[in-house]
Amino acid sequence: MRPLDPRLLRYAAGARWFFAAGAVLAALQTVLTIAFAWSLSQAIVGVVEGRSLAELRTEILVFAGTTIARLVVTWASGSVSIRGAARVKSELRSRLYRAIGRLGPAWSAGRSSAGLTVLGTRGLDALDDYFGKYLPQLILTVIATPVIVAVMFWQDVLSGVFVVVTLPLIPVFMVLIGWATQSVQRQQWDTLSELSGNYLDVLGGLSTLKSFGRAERQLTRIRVVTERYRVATMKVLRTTFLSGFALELGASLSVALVAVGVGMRLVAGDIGFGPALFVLLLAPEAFLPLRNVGTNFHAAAEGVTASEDVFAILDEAADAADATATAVHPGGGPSSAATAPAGLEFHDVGVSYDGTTVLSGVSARFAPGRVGVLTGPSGSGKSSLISTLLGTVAHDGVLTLDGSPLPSGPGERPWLAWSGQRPGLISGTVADNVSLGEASVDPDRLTRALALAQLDGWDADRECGVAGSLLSGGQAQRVAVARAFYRALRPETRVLVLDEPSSALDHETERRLAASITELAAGGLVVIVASHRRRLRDIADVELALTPAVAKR
Ligand SMILES: Nc1ncnc2c1ncn2[C@@H]1O[C@H](COP(=O)(O)OP(=O)(O)OP(=O)(O)O)[C@@H](O)[C@H]1O
Repeated sequence: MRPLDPRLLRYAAGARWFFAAGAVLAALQTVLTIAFAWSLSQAIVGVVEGRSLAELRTEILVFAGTTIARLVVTWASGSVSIRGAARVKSELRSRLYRAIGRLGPAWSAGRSSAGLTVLGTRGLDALDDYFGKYLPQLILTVIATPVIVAVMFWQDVLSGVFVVVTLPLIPVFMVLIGWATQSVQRQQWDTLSELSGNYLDVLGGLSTLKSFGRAERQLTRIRVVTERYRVATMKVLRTTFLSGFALELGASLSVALVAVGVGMRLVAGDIGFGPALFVLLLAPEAFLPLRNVGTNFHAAAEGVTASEDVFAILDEAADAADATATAVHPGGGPSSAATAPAGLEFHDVGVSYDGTTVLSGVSARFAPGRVGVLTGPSGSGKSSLISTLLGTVAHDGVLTLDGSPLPSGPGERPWLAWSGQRPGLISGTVADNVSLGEASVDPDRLTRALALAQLDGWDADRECGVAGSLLSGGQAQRVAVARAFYRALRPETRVLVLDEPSSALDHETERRLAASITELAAGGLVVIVASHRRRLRDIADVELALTPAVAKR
């Protein structure tokens, strides 16, 4: 773990504010520490020399003032840390979620959703200790330690030399401890991610496991990973305690060496009582911030490990955005926008998954106001062709809308409305599901979309349950289709794509849905429906038949 990852400053503006405020407070703290040690040593020397309280008024006032000011600065520093952590966490969290959105469903399909959830929640929460305990001490080390050591040199060169010689022992200990910690901390974090992934899998498949009488077996799997997590956590704790002990011992011995040296020279009369006491009071303060950096290193490590994973995702999203920006050439493409016929065109489109080609050389045009139907046996690539429109798969060839090339990566597609083979419902009402992604519900559009999806008369406040668990298969499918219709009814939508919209419907409902699709197309939309069903093929103005691996018009 690096003491400070520069990406933190790049990705979280809150961190810059935190460092600026932390540096001011650390400078104040340094001045107050020196003033405190000076006033205390002068007051004690004065008492020993038999001066009256009235004569020592300045020293006592400075001592009282610095004590109160140190309390205030400590409070302010705590407050800055908490606010800094909250700001940075919130910034990183929103950047993380935006990056996941930008990377798109194809990217997240290859990741454990539980792992991503733990990263965005508990992982980033662990940054509290990084900001609350570790970074303030790191800033203080950079600012206070050199100043205090310089003051010690000025007061007593030999004590200064002692500190300069022994101080590097602490960073050496820390580097050694850092090496030992890095792998155990990573192991603990990886096991936690695996545990959450396993747990989610088991919960998701619990009803299936129960019906096959296999639920109990999963207990063993969870137990094994939990045990691995316990062992990894105990390893981290052992390293934490041992390294804390080593650092305390190193720092205490170093201060003791300074004290013994000063004491012997005081007895021999080589140093005055005043400077000796001042140097003795300052010595622990020179070591303290560095020692605290070491002991808080472990508390901070989990947050830092998690933030490294967050930065990796943010970097990946930035690279993907660059790639998309270079891949899109507005106005270029196979046919220029001025001369191109209106509509959606696929030019020599191909899709491969891990080197296996599932589509190649697909060229077709879908005109506005017409219904295009994609047909072909299961696995022939209908959904894959639709995914090229959604930007969720990499593809060869070019897609154009009214002659302008469409972006191929993830990103916003205001011109597109889509419903997939799986309803993908969220926990909430019918209105929440249908208007998903929009800040407010347009009641007229909602009523029209529900009617077109054969849900007329439905209460928009009806609860759908988790993943549509309170609805029948056909009802959930119609809510998902209503979502696409709701979006298709916006003026900016140009293309409506429905992947198997009627697979769970009875014949009569399917017939009425087919009429709705024709009605929407008549409004000027490009409509593409992937379906095996005869009733939907019957409404096709154009049919694109795909065959496995090789596609043809
Ligand atoms: N993410 C993926 N990774 C690897 N292979 C995939 C992926 N998605 C689809 N495939 C493969 O691509 C081929 C085409 O799948 P696709 O889902 O596009 O077919 P389809 O025509 O829509 O099928 P269906 O009618 O059953 O929905 C299949 O052989 C499938 O196994």
